[in-house]
Amino acid sequence: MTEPLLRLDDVRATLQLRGTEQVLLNGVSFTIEAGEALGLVGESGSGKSLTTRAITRMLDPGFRVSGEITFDGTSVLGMNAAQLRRYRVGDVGMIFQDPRAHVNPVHTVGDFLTEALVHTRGVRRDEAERRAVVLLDEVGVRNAEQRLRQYPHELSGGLLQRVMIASVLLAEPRLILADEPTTALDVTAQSDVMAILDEQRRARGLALLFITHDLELAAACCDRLAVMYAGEIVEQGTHVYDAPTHPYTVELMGARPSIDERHARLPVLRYNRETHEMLKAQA
Ligand SMILES: Nc1ncnc2c1ncn2[C@@H]1O[C@H](COP(=O)(O)OP(=O)(O)OP(=O)(O)O)[C@@H](O)[C@H]1O
Repeated sequence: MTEPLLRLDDVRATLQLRGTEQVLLNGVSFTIEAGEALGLVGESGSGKSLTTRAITRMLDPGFRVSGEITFDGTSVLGMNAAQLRRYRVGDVGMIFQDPRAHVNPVHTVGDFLTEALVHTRGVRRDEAERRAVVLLDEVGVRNAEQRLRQYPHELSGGLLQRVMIASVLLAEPRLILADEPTTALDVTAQSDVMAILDEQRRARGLALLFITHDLELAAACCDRLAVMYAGEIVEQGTHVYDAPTHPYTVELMGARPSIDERHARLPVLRYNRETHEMLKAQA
């Protein structure tokens, strides 16, 4: 059997807070095959973002991480500095909820898109700009050449998120980590941006870890779903959306916002820590 592109095996992340050990990721295990999309779903605070930070070894220094994370068979936790840089810059591309927080406001869109190609890959600036224009066009940014001269504040959130997608694709990664990439956008931009991400990653055969609190959206664009609660994966597989078995997933399904209410907060669920611990004790 071939090794999955990404494997998390019993990953545990703990932090000392006010003298006690807080377990924030507890035995997280999943795999993503090359070209496959996994949706990681759960409420705010369940540990989804911490999971992506563990995958890229970007957890704050106070965290203790155990278990195993492998990318294409290589231990991420065992990578040296040079391997880690190559992995973060070349193998994995990251798209975040708020694109504005991840661009330098005084750099043009063109500088942002071409910087890594020019400085880390030695691509000539004119060639890097040519590639950037092609990609902007592919992700639906019109007048791409003019856009390169603009600054982030001149672009709408939806347009800037497309620029983010283009910048990730320019680096030719094998895995995209998308952490709530559409949550901060208005409803129309949400579906456009999600459709572009989905289309482009399928066309290129890229794997995706899609982080969201929206089960319906995850089911629409992912091959498999994993549901997270309190730092643990409670259920995962291809059945999750159509036939959930875990009580938490069942309740999450019932509480999901309609398409017009994606900005709405989920109602408070009855499933809580007590229920969770009780179920685990019974299992
Ligand atoms: N650096 C940190 N120090 C202390 N606690 C942290 C730190 N980072 C995250 N946490 C806690 O870990 C838990 C999981 O956080 P995480 O950001 O992964 O949640 P999430 O599922 O991504 O939620 P959201 O959808 O709101 O981003 C939360 O209770 C959070 O407060």
